Amino acid sequence: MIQFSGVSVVYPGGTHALSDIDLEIADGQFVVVVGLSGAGKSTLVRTINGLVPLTSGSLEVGGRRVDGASRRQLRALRADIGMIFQSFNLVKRTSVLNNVLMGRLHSTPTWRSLLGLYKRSDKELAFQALERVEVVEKAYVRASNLSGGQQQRVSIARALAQEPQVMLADEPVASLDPPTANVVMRDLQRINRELGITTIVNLHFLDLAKRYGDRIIGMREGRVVFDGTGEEADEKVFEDIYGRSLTADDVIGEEPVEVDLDKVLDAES
Ligand SMILES: Nc1ncnc2c1ncn2[C@@H]1O[C@H](COP(=O)(O)OP(=O)(O)OP(=O)(O)O)[C@@H](O)[C@H]1O
Repeated sequence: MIQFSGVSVVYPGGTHALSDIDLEIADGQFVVVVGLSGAGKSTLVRTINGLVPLTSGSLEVGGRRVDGASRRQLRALRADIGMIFQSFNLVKRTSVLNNVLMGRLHSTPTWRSLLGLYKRSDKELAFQALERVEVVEKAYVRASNLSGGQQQRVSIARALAQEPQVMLADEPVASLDPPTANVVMRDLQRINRELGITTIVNLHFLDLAKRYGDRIIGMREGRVVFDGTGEEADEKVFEDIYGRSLTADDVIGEEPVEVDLDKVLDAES
């Protein structure tokens, strides 16, 4: 379980990014966080792995306290939390496999990783992760030669190779076209269902949030202003969260068609 109790974050310079957040996220939940730019979504997600320190309040992840954790404790916590970014954050000039193996770095001595001497069991884990997101045939391709959708799937595989308990995704589909965005969201949903990894995703697009989130958390000016199911989150709720009428920019506008994965990924590359 992830538990926020009275969490506030004030950045140097005085911006109140989070104000007195109380939240409980049960193990295995798929949570989507929505809100206008600047509402505090990224800050909320980044407190969970200690990337952003709390100004006040307390935060526990799987019974471990994040605030006040030592560097060593934070390293151990981060080993159990996978993270996916909008810009994929792959090392472009090396192979897909090497990128995924980086998910094993936390349990690999530096000298071994520098020499590329990963254990056989780590390589097996990396291949399993690539299989799970259906890009295993790209294992020896340079990451720079993949399409955006494929790169995001590799970054999901890298996170999976960590064998995480929690998966954080900060705007994971913001750089992808609508069909590919659906493919990636569906991957995240499938992984959440199959492996029971607690998943927290920041999303800009409200239709995607409704389609994939078991639970939607709406943020406005650093506070939680909605917490409910996708069904409960209707247009009126979203207008409350956004404080304005919805526009075409707020939806990705693509119905969840039965996508032929290979075609989409090929067309993109
Ligand atoms: N490192 C930082 N230093 C100072 N202020 C910051 C920092 N990071 C974020 N902020 C500010 O904190 C507030 C919340 O930002 P945050 O990135 O969490 O919002 P967001 O909802 O994720 O928005 P976006 O989708 O644009 O990233 C904003 O006003 C932002 O400008």
